[in-house]
Amino acid sequence: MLNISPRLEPPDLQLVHQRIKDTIAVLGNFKRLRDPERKRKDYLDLLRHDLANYYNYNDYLMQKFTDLFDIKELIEFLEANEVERPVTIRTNTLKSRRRDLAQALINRGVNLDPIGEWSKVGLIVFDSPVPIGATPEYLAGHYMLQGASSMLPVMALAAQPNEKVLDMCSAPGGKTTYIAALMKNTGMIVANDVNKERCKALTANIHRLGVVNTIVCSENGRQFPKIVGGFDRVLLDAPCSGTGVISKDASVKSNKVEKDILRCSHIQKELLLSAIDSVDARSSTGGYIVYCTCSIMVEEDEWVVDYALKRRSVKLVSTGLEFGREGFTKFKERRFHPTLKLTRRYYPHEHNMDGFFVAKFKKLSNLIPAKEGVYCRKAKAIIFTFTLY
Ligand SMILES: C[S@@+](CC[C@H](N)C(=O)[O-])C[C@H]1O[C@@H](n2cnc3c(N)ncnc32)[C@H](O)[C@@H]1O
Repeated sequence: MLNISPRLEPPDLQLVHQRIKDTIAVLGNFKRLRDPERKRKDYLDLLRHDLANYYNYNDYLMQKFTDLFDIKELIEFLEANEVERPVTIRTNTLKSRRRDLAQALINRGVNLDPIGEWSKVGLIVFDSPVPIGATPEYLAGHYMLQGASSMLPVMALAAQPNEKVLDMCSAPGGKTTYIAALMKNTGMIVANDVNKERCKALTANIHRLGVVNTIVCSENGRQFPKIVGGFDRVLLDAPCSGTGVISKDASVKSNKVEKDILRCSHIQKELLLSAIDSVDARSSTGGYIVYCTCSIMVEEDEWVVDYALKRRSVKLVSTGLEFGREGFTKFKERRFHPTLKLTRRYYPHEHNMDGFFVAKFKKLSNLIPAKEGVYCRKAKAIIFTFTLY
């Protein structure tokens, strides 16, 4: 039986709630319970409309989620979006060890546990008598407040000590500071974000966490290869519609429409080509690009990755992540490259973390294919001319 939480609701919503349950019951036993005058599509349309009403989504978004999930999973997803995700923190291994940090917080009365087998640095906070963003350990940079899903792309990037890494859309720096910790503060990270205001928070986090291998700059990521290139690895945590983080920002439910998703998709495609062009395919240790979003829309995920596969000399490789659902290789009328199954999708109702998408590319050549099989030019790159902060 599907579990739809009852809400404190005006009478018409009570009615909608009851009708949702009735419609689901009919769809579950269509032959016996249907009104002979009505088709399956009529019931599905009514259900979609009622769900949009009940959970406050616009019709466009509810249709998109209906395309992604069957009814049972759709309700689970909508319900998960009504509940906050657990508070999680990442130990900053530049300053502390998880065991020591956990003990220090336990001494302050914080109730916590390791986040899961998959992470050596994450902790999940069940409750705390002190504000977790203002403890002496926090202020001393021993940890970062960081959503579980936002640790995954950094693990997939797997930057090595002494490499040259670009974090193209980096503010406020949750991922940059994790990359720095994995690189043990060696090599060089260029942490870029087009938004200068957000760069202030990025710089503050870099200082608080004791990161010393990072240069902050504020450029449009689309122009990046013209400014500097030759990176061993690039992380592109792209701006997106936020359909994976509705529990944090409920405004997404009503204000994202088709043009917003397509606008995001367009920018993401441009940024991804730019991220690929910033990497040196001949890097002896790397040559990798990780693309991620906190959106679960196919247009912002598989579609963008498939676009890049057709336009650059790259292939998808395993993210190395232990869990997550395979990306789509086909979706409605769209067909994607079969290797899209190497990408990973994360959902709030399945993984109890923000909705997320992660793809990892290996760059095969610095030449840019003009058309299929014809290579034309190298990505222009080179001189450091950007503004430092
Ligand atoms: C998902 S957030 C990044 C979060 C960050 N990676 C972290 O883990 O803390 C996306 C960022 O992309 C930035 N952005 C948007 N368009 C950009 C562009 N054209 N070039 C560079 N950054 C851009 C936004 O300012 C925003 O900070």
